[in-house]
Amino acid sequence: MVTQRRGNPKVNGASAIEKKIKRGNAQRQASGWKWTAGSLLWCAALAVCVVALGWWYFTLDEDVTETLVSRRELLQQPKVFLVQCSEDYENYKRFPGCTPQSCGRAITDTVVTKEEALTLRQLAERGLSLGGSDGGASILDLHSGALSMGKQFVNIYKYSGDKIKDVFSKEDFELYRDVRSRIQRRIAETFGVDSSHMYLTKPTFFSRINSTEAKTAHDEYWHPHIDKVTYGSFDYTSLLYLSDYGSDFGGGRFIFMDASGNRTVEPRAGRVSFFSSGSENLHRVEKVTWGTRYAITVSFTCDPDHAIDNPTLP
Ligand SMILES: O=C(O)CCC(=O)C(=O)O
Ligand SMILES: [Fe+2]
Repeated sequence: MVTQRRGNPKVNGASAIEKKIKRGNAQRQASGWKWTAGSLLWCAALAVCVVALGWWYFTLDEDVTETLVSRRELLQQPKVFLVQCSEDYENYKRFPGCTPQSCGRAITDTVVTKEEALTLRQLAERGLSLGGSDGGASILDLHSGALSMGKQFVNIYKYSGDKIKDVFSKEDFELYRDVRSRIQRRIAETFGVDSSHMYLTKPTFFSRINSTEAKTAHDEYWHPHIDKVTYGSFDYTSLLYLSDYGSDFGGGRFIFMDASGNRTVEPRAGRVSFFSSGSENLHRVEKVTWGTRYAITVSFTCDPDHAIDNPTLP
């Protein structure tokens, strides 16, 4: 009697069905791996998209609509943007050949070299190291000698006495004067005025800004303002940057706040940005988020009564 075997019939030691099952399992496993590799790729792509979207959203600055000049760009030619003059100048005595008839803003990288800017930065570092505000913004005014100290100002020339000669040299002051007259000539050329009818006016100062929390109103450099309203005598404002946005500091971009949107200048050592000082050039500085930003504000007036001399070593 042939006994009916239970289980799978074996062919040469392994049943055909077992072989099929094994083959099926192997195929399923292989396609499982394929599926897993495919989905991993999709997941990775999705993750990259989510991260990129997050980064874009995180860096999206609603305030900035246009970058007039970025830090990476080295301008071979000045960039000039003319805007209509405001009526601010009507409230002041007019000085033919100087009072702005043509208004706007311009940025140039060819008036001051990077080396000169770095020499001026060292001068600022030495001077400011003698004092410094408790908050994030310190100034040094070579004309009046005003130096931020804690929550107020001291006169660096009185405060340091004879030691001032170890801090500043005759050459430092010569460089400052030379740079100031080059900037003055470039402003005159750009706005079609007579350089000899423009005068240096106060305040003209070095600034050092970091991300330390403000302690007094003097530290609050970020408020929107109009130089002619804030300082009165200003007709043309120039800013010479002594450090680089993005590598020396973060934040701290200069923003023209136009009715049609904000326009930004990214500081770069040696870059000069200048503009007519009326309300056609409402502006502010972004808060510095890290690092240290050095700049010089060099201001000009058309009114000889508000003229100041070049600074000299006492
Ligand atoms: O440092 C800057 O970029 C601007 C400073 C400024 O607005 C000013 O000194 O009036
Ligand atoms: Fe200003």
